[in-house]
Amino acid sequence: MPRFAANLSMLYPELAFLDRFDAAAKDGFEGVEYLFPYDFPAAEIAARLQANGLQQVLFNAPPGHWEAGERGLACLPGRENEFREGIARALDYAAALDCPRVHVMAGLMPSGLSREMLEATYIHNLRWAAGEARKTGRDLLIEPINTRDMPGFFLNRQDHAHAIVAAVGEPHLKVQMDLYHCQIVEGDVAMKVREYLPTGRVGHLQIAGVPTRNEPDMGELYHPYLFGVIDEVSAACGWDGWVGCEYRPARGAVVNGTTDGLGWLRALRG
Ligand SMILES: O=C(O)C(=O)[C@@H](O)CO
Ligand SMILES: [Mg+2]
Repeated sequence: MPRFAANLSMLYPELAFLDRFDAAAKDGFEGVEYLFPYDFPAAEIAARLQANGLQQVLFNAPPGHWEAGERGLACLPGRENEFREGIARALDYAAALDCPRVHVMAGLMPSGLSREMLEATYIHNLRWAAGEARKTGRDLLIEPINTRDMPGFFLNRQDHAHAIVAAVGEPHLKVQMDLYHCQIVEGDVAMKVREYLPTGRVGHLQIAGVPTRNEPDMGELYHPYLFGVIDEVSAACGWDGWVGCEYRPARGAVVNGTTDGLGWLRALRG
């Protein structure tokens, strides 16, 4: 069975953010991920992790003005200084939370700029950022995201993400392979797991039911089969990453809604 991490930005929506750590541990999770820690002192989050015996496995670098609709700065010409400040801040939090990887969002394509210019900016920024991450022994991740959920997002496909990683040429830059986005944009998910996991360039997986982004036992993907493929490929190639449960509980923000929806995980645990 893969190692599953609870995504605390989506799971346990009825609870305050800091109380979600406790809930995830009670449900048997050993790792957590979420979008952003920056509203809280790192020491406060570290205390929640420690009190619950949880590992912080992933969070995101500052994405620009999230409330104003921005979704990352990495491909945006003219925002390089802000991008670098954000990476420095993220790496400080990663050190305090003992988190081995940070997701760096590409950004939305601004009108009037060529793809070539955005790609050059993206590669230049990522090369600098991955070098900073290397100094701290951590990985930075880039994630292809579907444009139905995030219209205009620059990075959408696995092959593009892997080409960017190759162009950057830094071993501390990897791909965050979210099977939910992969199914919506590309399909053929099991074969893509077989293709990309052995490359050593996938730093993290994420899952959700497609198309509603609810529990993985809902929708068009059959996750027990995919978990078997992940286990088989991991055993063959030594991949030892986490699988983030990045879905919105179908029962919504109700007491025990997330826990009640974890039947798929209880079935795996046997
Ligand atoms: O939306 C997703 O999928 C994520 O993994 C978040 O980190 C936002 O990119
Ligand atoms: Mg994701």
